[in-house]
Amino acid sequence: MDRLIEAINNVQNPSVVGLDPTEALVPPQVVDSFADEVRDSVDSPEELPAAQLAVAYFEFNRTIIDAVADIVPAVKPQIAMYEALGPAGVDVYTMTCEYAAQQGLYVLGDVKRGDIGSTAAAYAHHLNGVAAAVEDGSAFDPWHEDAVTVNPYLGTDGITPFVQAATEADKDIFVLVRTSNPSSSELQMLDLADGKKVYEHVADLVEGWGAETIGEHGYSRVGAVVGATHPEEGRALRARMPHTFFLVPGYGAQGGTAQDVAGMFDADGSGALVNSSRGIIGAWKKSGKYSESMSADEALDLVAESARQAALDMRDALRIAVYR
Ligand SMILES: O=c1ccn([C@@H]2O[C@H](COP(=O)(O)O)[C@@H](O)[C@H]2O)c(=O)[nH]1
Repeated sequence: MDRLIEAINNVQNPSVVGLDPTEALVPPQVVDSFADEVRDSVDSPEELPAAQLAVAYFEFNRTIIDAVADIVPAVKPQIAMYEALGPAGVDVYTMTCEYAAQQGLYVLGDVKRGDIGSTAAAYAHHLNGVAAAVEDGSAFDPWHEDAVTVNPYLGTDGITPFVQAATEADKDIFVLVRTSNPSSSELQMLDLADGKKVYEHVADLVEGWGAETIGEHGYSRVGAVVGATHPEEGRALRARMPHTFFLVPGYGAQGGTAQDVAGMFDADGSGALVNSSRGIIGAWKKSGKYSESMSADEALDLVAESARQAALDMRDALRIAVYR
């Protein structure tokens, strides 16, 4: 986590922009502008809509990355949005990660993997790449992620391969502990026989999984996902997990505020990274400046201007609440 913490410190901004494009979040004239270019590149007409959306997503993402790269430390592409388009979408996911990394951003792949040990080891190649037959022995890294999210439901053998791969590649993982969604309590708030809640037990496991990997800033490679929509539990988890860095989704579109997440930071104003996806990439829709008559370039300019303003507003709100 040292690289992430230093990136946050450099811009004095503990927030991450979620790159979760959907058809509804990309201005239609941007999608339309790729029709001719894509028509010539597909093998069959059925591939056209997904291929066209995929190139539009990349242009949209690049616009947002360029607009925020100097004010945020990280981006979090959500792989589901890209997988929805098939192989063309997955290509755009990796291209987005690579482009963001080239701009100096920490790239957190929200892939939420988890499986039995042998399969987890295959998923963990998101982090340590594919062994390449090159003389220096370095791995080919097709994903360009600095960290991935992981589901802990399968227990220790589903997590260990990710910790090993992260250690090997100097990368990180974030394990789901207390998720932001409305139904999360159905499982996570259940009482265990020893008096703990399920999510508290997972929290204790996460501290243990990271114990051998604590960096210079006192946090391990094994982070936790803690929803902004659970301020009380987030505050308690901060005390319970002193060596675990938090990824905090749920800000903005899901209702979480800067005040809600303040207790998830440590006494030095570190220890957490707050995500907003729709609140930033969809800010152009709420700007009141959009018109269907805009050209694709004008619409992308509005996307950039609105995303930057939303990211600045989030940064400033977090600075007031956290760095007091
Ligand atoms: O508990 C969780 C875990 C992950 N997420 C992901 O974060 C973003 C949130 O998007 P918004 O548009 O800012 O609501 C999305 O990719 C989720 O899959 C989460 O929300 N909660």
